[in-house]
Amino acid sequence: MGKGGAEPGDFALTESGVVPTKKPVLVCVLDGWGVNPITDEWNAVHCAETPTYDALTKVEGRFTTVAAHGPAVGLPTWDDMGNSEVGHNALGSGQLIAQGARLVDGALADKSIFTEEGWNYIKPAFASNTVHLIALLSSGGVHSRFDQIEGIMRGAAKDGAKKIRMHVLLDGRDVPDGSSIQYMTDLEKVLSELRAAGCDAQVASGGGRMHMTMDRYEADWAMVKRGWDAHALGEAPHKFKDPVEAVKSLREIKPNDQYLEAFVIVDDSGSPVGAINDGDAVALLNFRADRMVEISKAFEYEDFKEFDRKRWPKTLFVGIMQYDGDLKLPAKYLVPPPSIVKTIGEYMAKNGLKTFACSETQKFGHVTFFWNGNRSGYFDEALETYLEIPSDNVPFNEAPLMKAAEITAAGVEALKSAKYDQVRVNFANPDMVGHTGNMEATTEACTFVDQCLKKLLDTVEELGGVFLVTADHGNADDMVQRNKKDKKPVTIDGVIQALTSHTLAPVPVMIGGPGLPASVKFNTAVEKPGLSNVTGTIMNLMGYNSPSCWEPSLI
Ligand SMILES: O=C(O)[C@H](O)COP(=O)(O)O
Ligand SMILES: [Mn+2]
Ligand SMILES: [Mn+2]
Repeated sequence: MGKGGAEPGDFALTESGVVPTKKPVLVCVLDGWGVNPITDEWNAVHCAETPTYDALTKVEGRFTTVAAHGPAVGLPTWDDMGNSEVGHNALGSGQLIAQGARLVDGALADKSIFTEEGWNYIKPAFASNTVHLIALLSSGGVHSRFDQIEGIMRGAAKDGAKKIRMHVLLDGRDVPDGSSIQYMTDLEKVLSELRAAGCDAQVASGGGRMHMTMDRYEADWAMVKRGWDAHALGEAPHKFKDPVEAVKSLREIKPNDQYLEAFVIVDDSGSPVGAINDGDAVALLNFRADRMVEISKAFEYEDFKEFDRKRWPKTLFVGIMQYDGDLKLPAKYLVPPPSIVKTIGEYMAKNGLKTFACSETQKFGHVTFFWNGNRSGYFDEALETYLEIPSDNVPFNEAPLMKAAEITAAGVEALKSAKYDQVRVNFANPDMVGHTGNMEATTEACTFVDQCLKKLLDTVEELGGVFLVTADHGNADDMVQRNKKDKKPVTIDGVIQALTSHTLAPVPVMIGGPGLPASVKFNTAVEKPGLSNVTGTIMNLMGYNSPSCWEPSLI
């Protein structure tokens, strides 16, 4: 890989003379829409009615697929599925960037994590205060990884931490539902080893990742409050003495890891074992940014109005990464985040080109924050219009159309306004509904997104514009867990096991529109294309040569 963030410097763009400038360019991301080689009754993209998409895939020389997982998006191995953060970072930057998962792996391998500034900052709490570690308990590799969490727990104990408290979010979204029991059992095993070695290490609080703590883009601050109450205050509706017992019992109330209710672990006298106090160290161990920003603000900001914290302990607070480069949040971190510079958003702003970006809350930051290299601000507010359509806070299998109609209407209006050089939208449905594991609802989601796509493409047609349609990773394209050998669905007691996670499938890239000269086709010579090859393609569609610091364009 080797390529980090590009050298900052000259942002000059030159016109290519092949595709005209100054015409509307639509960039549409179908979130979680993979091109899966398995096209059976569990592929919701395949089962949906998608006449618009189908027609695009048949246009000679203007349909291709690119890799959206593993090293193609800066992740450690080809077994790592892609995700929205790394996918949109790649789409927005055109570069192969070693991502959080990889950077933490490196810092653990050479042990530099235990000698750098962030670790030294929390170390004073080790001897006589408590070290609190908050993490998604998962090996999904999207937000966190169990082996990294374990490495940091062991590193703290080795460095003299007397008391460690784990505050864990149960997954069932990036890993199979029901796996929370095994993860908690595995965690308990490590903790009991640490206890045997003299460190008072215990689970203190927990609950489902979609129930508490891990909200994103301010969709539902009440989620973060539930996390705060359990992790920081030691207050939760459920109290247990044993964490494995906690997960088992809570699954009886709601058999869905993602939505398990909040619990705290209490001692024999009924007091929580891990409320957070002044002088304690607190480290967030999720490397991915979007779902860590809000809880970071709750710990870090003295002036905080989103909910009543009741008590704000003065802690030594760090993230495993810095999550927001504009806000510099958190101020202290264990591993330096990837440096993502020279994004297409910055190029456009420096050249006076105007952007309209829109999605609903759940994906709003994907086409802004992630797209711009994990920056919550603007490059030039006068040139960038960002529109967020509020998402409903409902289980998306019950409302699979989500806000796709509203996003479409906003996209159509932006295109027709003739104010923008690029109109960028993200449809959340295939991904968000795909994560529920509900095949029927996900199929409906894909069918509806196809209808929305048609409206956008009709507008591009009417205006003589150009379009590029792609996706950030797979999800809806496989809704069932499969046996490795024969790829048949996994069944337990005769019940087919749903797949709630992303897939390893490549994603489509489709270009067209009346503004695109007939000669423009995909260049089949580009080797092993991935999502970062799409950025230069977009720049070409806008009429400019692609900057040399980006991966080659696909055309
Ligand atoms: O955070 C989530 O919802 C999932 O872990 C990953 O989904 P996303 O990468 O599509 O947001
Ligand atoms: Mn996504
Ligand atoms: Mn997803």
